[in-house]
Amino acid sequence: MDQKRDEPNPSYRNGISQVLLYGEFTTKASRKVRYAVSLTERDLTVQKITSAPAGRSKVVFNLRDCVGCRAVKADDNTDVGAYFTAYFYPFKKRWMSSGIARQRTEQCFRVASSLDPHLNLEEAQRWARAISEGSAHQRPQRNGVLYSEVHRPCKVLLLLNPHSGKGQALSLFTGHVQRMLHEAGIPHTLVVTERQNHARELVREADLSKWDALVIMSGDGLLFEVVNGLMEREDWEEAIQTPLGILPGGSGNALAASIHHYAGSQPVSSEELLLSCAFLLCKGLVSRLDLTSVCLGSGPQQRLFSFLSLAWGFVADVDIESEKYRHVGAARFTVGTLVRLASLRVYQGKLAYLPAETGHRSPSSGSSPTTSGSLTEVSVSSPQSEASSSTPSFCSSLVCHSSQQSPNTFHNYCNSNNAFKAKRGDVAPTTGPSGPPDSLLVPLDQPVPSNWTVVPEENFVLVLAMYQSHLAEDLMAAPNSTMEDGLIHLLYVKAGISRATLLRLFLAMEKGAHVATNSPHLVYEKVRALRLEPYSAKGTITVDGELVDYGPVQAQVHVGLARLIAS
Ligand SMILES: Nc1ncnc2c1ncn2[C@@H]1O[C@H](COP(=O)(O)OP(=O)(O)OP(=O)(O)O)[C@@H](O)[C@H]1O
Repeated sequence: MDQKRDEPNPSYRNGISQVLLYGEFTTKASRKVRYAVSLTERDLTVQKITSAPAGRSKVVFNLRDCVGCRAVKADDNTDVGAYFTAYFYPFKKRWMSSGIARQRTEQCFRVASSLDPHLNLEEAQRWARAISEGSAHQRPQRNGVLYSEVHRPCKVLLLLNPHSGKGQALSLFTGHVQRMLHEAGIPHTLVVTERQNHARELVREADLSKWDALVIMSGDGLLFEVVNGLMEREDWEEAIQTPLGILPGGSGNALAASIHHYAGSQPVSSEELLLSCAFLLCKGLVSRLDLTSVCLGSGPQQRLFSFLSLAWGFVADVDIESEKYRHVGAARFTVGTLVRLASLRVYQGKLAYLPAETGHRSPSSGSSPTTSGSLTEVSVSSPQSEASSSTPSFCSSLVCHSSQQSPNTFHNYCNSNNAFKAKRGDVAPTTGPSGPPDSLLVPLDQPVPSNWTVVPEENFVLVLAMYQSHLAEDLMAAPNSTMEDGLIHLLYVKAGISRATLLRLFLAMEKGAHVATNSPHLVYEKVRALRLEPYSAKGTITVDGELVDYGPVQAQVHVGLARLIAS
């Protein structure tokens, strides 16, 4: 069941947290110094026991920052003691630079109150269980967001693209993520993708009942494959509810940067962003995620599902052209932007959209509130019945901490033929109609409905539709966007803008301040659906950063259709 947050916590009396466990322990490093350790629903407090008042410093660890706690018996058979270790990832000031980021710290205590090693291990396990359960209840959450939780113990299928970003995803995984998953007691199976569309085929055929979450470690392109693979299944309605997770291993990492931003955290990049997303993954809170269906006019049944963006013009060109600067990582977009600025182009076409204030939210998610205003849905013949509003909800939490399992790595997990043989970035068409009907769209060969706005300009520098906040780690194109706002944040820049002003817009976008620059060339609209008809025969359109067939395109947002592990 989805749970609303902010329920009263019975363990607080008059705002004071009750002590659940208290003990005095030594550490692994020294058996001479003793610590008083107390656990409440909210914190683990550690205080050195000493006669000198100056030495009695108290350190409080918030269980919200804890991913788990493990108990073990001593390695040394002559030691009757047992140990419990709690793993925290609090925000700390960076060394040698400003700002804060999550940093790992562990607290390990030796339990030796008995001469019987079994009793000591039992006591250590009691502490480990209590700390783990406490940390599972203390999660970073945002007001007004509907959550459910990943099944515990959860089985994660982790798909990793070894070529994403600078080609270091596997070493980033083993260096930063694997240990945290072990600390959180999350067993996982790692599949290293072998080629484009490997992940798409795999999730299209997989027995999803074996997995509680599908996590990708790559850029946004691999998640795009997974989303579309799920939507191509006959049981798409159930399949797309599998909680998805993202660990940034690419160069853009837009969705990862967005979920980090939604968590209210200060901007970070690279390994710090990875640590932040891995932390959110371990916490296992599942939110709804809007998907936008994108219909391409270039052929029948060309329908894709997108979680991030649709771009035409400057942004799409930079995305594809900057592929050759991949070796510089996230900086490839900066280099690409400067190169394209030098040869700034005008793109001609027709743009139309359904403004959000006139359209009600599409019915994909039955429990989502509708916005004010009214709109008669455009009825179109649909190959599939309306998406059910009684989609099964996730089970509520069963907090349990599983033991470590080493990940099984399957390089040949799916050996099906590469049906698409697409070059990097080309998106294979869907195999057939699936997904909810696009009730706001009419066929591309018909004029847009009368309640749509047709943009009078036909000369553009860029058109960018965003459904998450970030376009890249350091580009906050739609700062007001949330995971399930049922909105497409449409930005377009009209021709006539100078290079210097366009550069200023992109620099301001780093902090999401581009709209506030009030440039007369930049237009920002919240919409529910849009249509774009380029006049040129050749060009670049990207969906979630992936190249799609060029030509007329239209799109409609479906509220909360997917599930994402975030905060
Ligand atoms: N093993 C593989 N070999 C080649 N291509 C792959 C493989 N696995 C996935 N792909 C494809 O590589 C493309 C790029 O993947 P992805 O977007 O995840 O990484 P990226 O481009 O480095 O990241 P970003 O989009 O953040 O720049 C996608 O089209 C994906 O389908």
